[in-house]
Amino acid sequence: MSVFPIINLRPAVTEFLQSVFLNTEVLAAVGHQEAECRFQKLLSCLSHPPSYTCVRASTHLNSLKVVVNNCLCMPGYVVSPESKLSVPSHSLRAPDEADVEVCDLPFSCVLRPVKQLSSEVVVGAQCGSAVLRGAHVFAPGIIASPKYMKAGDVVSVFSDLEGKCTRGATSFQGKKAFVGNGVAQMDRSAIFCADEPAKGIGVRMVEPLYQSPSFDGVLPGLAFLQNLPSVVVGHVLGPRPGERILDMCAAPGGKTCHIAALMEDQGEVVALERIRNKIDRIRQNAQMLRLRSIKVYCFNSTQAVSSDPVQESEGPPFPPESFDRVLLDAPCSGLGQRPNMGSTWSLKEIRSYTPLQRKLFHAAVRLLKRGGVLVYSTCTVTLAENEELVAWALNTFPCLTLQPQEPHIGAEGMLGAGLSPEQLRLLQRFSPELSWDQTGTAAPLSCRANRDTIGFFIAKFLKN
Ligand SMILES: C[S@@+](CC[C@H](N)C(=O)[O-])C[C@H]1O[C@@H](n2cnc3c(N)ncnc32)[C@H](O)[C@@H]1O
Repeated sequence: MSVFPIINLRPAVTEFLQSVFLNTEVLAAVGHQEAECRFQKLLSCLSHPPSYTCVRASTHLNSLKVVVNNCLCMPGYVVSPESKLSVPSHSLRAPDEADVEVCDLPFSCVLRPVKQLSSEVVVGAQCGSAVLRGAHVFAPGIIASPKYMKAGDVVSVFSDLEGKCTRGATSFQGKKAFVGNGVAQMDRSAIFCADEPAKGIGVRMVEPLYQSPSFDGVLPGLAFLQNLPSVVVGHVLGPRPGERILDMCAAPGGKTCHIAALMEDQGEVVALERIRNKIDRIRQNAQMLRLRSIKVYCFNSTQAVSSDPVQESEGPPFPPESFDRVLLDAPCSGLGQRPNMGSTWSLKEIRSYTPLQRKLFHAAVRLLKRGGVLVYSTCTVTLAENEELVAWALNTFPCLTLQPQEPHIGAEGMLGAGLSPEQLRLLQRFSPELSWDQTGTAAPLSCRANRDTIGFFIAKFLKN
């Protein structure tokens, strides 16, 4: 059900995305009306959160049964019998095929009726999207509040969709979306008139419009909050115990930890991340999940290939052909992320990722051993960062061939990059717009949870 207006993007970005979704190959295949309909659905579904919350069971520490039972007993969350039933069908197999390795418990993100109040706090679109994912409002996200707001006041929170509200305003009549009610934790003066910028929770959400289960700090060591396509990436990479794996863009380390867990913590997972203050998060996650095979380095992965082909060192740069498998979960324009009520990014910023992705890809291919597997993934929906990158890679590196993916629960690749039907079938694109607004569908919950995801893309290559 649509509650919010479509995602608010700059006109040039909307036009660009429209040209992607209505490209000549798509038009020839499905016609103008269907292509336009899919594009409009994309814009709608991006501003809404997925209806299901996915957690990955930490089966290297506990049996799946223990994890599932603990999850189902989480206080405050009622998991319907239907969800319980969906666990086996929603599961993926371990490399040895003996047991279920990971399960996704589709905790629903429930839309509920919440009455709007006369006291309004306005927050930025990014902050509004975080509230829809279960966060409180942090003080820096507040743009406007009632003139006499005091700590303890009950207020309605609105997201400023176009970034037009003036900081410090006492009211706002522009385009805004209601995201729920909360209790102010500080006076207005502490937010806008203090010497130091305000920190901490500004509004504690008590009645969010979407109630989503919070797994932050809950069930550590048992369940790891990770969206479904990201869980699929680890399995598609298919790491085995004893291998040496490179995760080129690792923070916050969700996929790094999954890879190490799939390897039963035997072997080596090298995690590189360019931004220093994100490194601790990878280490914390590895520690929480008791994974010792992960080695974390702050490093620019475009420079991760050593110019000295024989020099062996523990950390980067590495000699060519150092790794059995490489994951390139690339920095991207992030246009598949949900919920996203609005973005002020320019078209130039959106387009700036492709050159970086190609540079990283060059390094990935060089660092991979012959016979090794390279998985490329993004959380965006553009052709340039997905199917066109694949077409470029196949032209640039004749040693690479596309491989089938297991599991393959998303759609195939999108038309428009000149790839053949066989090549498109080997790609995996999670396209929530294809099933958006199919309310009242009779499909089992596990199928709906598989489709109602963020927008995501996965390609798997073998280096011959
Ligand atoms: C999509 S996120 C990775 C998410 C991560 N794989 C996970 O599952 O938790 C991309 C990451 O790549 C990092 N990054 C961007 N450019 C990089 C580079 N040149 N070298 C290494 N890391 C880079 C970003 O800082 C960001 O943390």
